[in-house]
Amino acid sequence: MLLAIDCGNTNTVFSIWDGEKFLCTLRTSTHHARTADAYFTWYSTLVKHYGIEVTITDVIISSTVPRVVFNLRVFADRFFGCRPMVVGKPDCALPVPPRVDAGTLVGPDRLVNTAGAFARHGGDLIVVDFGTATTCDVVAEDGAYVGGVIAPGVNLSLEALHMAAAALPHVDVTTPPRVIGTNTVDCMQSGVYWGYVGLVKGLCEKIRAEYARPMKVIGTGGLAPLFAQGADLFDEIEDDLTMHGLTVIHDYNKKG
Ligand SMILES: Nc1ncnc2c1ncn2[C@@H]1O[C@H](COP(=O)(O)OP(=O)(O)O)[C@@H](O)[C@H]1O
Ligand SMILES: CC(C)(COP(=O)(O)O)[C@@H](O)C(=O)NCCC(=O)O
Ligand SMILES: [K+]
Repeated sequence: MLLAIDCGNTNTVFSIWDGEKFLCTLRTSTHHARTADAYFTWYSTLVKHYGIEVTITDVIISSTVPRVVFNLRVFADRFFGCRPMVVGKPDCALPVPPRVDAGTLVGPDRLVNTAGAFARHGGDLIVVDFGTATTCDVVAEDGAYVGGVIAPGVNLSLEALHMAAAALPHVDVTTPPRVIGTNTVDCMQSGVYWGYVGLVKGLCEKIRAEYARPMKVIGTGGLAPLFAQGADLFDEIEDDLTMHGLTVIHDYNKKG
C-alpha cells in the first residue's frame, strides 16, 4: 500500500492509499528536526488508534521544505524497507513537465496539484491553494504547469499584522459579519477575509484575460471552504487534491 506524504511549510500530512481510496489522513506540524523515529512513533500510534492494519510497500513525498526530506527518507527505509519517490528529484518523472523559465525550481506542491487537477478535470485550469502561501497554478491544455502566482498566505498576513503593529492582537481568520468592522478584531478579519476574496477574484480574472481561453478554477487547502462561503470563487473545491496528485505521480512512475 502507498503512503503519500505532503509537507507544506506549516503542516505535514500523511495519507494511506489502498489503490481506490484514502484510508486515513494524519496531520502534524512541519518541523525539519523531527527524526525518523519520531515520525514512526506518531504514525504508528495513530494508525493503531484508527485500527488500520496495513503493510506500506511504497512511499511518495512532496515537500516544500527541503530539509525535512532526509529524515523522511530514513523513516521510509527504516520502517517500511522502501526507497521513497520524491517529487522534484530526477528519478521521479512528472506526467507532463512544467514550462517555466530555465533554472526555476517550481514548488513540488504546485507540480503535484497540477498533476492531480489535470487527472480529474483535464487542462485549462487555475488551482488556488490556500497554504502557508496562497498560490495560483495555471495548468495548460496538455496538463503542463505553465506558471502562476505566489501571494502571502491568509494566516501569514494576519500574523504579520500582529507582529508589526503593537496594538493589533493575534486573531484567527473567519467570515466577518460585515465589511465595516466596529472593533479591532472585526476590522482585521474583514481586511483579511474580504481582502483575500478580492485578491483571488482579481487574480483569476486577470489570469483568464491573459491566458485568453476559458478556465475552470479549483480551490484547495484547509481554508478554501471558508473562502467559498462568501463569494463565488471556485468551480470545485477539493481538499484532497494534493494527495490525489501524489497518487497520480506515483502511478505514472510505477507504470514506467
Ligand atoms: N481547516 C482549517 N481551518 C483553519 N485553518 C486551517 C485549516 N487548515 C489549515 N489551516 C491553516 O491554514 C494555513 C495553511 O495550512 P496548510 O494548508 O496546512 O499549509 P501548508 O500546506 O503550507 O503547510 C495554516 O496557517 C493552517 O494553520
Ligand atoms: C510557494 C510555496 C512557498 C507554497 O508552499 P506552501 O504554502 O504549500 O507551504 C512553495 O510552493 C514553494 O516554495 N515554491 C517554490 C517557488 C515556486 O514555486 O516558484
Ligand atoms: K500546500
